[in-house]
Amino acid sequence: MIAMHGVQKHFGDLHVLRDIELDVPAGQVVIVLGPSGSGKSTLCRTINRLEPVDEGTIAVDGNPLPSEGKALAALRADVGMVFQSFNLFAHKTIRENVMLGPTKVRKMKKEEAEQTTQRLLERVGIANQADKYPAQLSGGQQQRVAIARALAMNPKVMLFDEPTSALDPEMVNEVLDVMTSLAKEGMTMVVVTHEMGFARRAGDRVIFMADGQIVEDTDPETFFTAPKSDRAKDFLGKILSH
Ligand SMILES: Nc1ncnc2c1ncn2[C@@H]1O[C@H](COP(=O)(O)OP(=O)(O)OP(=O)(O)O)[C@@H](O)[C@H]1O
Repeated sequence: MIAMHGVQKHFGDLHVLRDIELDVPAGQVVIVLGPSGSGKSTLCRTINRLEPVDEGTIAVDGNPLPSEGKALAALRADVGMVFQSFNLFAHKTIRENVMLGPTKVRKMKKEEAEQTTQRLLERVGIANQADKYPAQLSGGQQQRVAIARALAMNPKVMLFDEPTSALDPEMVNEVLDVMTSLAKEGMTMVVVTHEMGFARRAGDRVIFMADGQIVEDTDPETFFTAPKSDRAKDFLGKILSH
């Protein structure tokens, strides 16, 4: 579903992605771990061309990444993304935020768009807040709306970049529960997270990055119980002692 080959990316002198090779089959949940600055966000952002790459190829569902125009818009619709900050439109209601994809991008008729929106709001447990504005919702609720809005584009892949990092601890699980159910339903997901319990429970695969490279690529159980590299051991030692 996602195929990255020989991907290189620099920010000035900083070599932020080094020769990335990553094939993600449909339905797989890939957890991306690594120390701060190792390139996790950049990796995620290159998958839907929020960041252009210097070298290499990236394809989603067999389609090579276009660089601009309508083809890029179509590909972005295939790849939903949820960020640490919720990025909802403040002056639109929750329902209007979610309905943008069905009406503007998928060009559905009003009734069908409304039904799709309602179904997604119910799916993330937020239908009873549909006529409120984002600022009237808690962070956890807003992030669930952001997930519904991304799903409203009917994506083939969902990218999550630290989706719970900005949330109060008591709201983290309500967002992780939605992500867990998506994973169980077979969505292809790439998730940058510091939530190790979720990584272990919901991940099919762990990619550990350091200095822009994929240093380990294994299943969660192996990664958490028997990491191979010193970098991964050091990372786990620090994160699990918190
Ligand atoms: N737009 C940019 N311009 C210049 N440097 C950047 C830019 N975006 C990221 N970087 C740098 O690239 C490196 C990798 O950043 P990235 O955000 O991908 O790391 P990360 O592993 O996601 O880190 P964190 O866990 O702290 O979010 C960092 O050194 C960062 O400062």
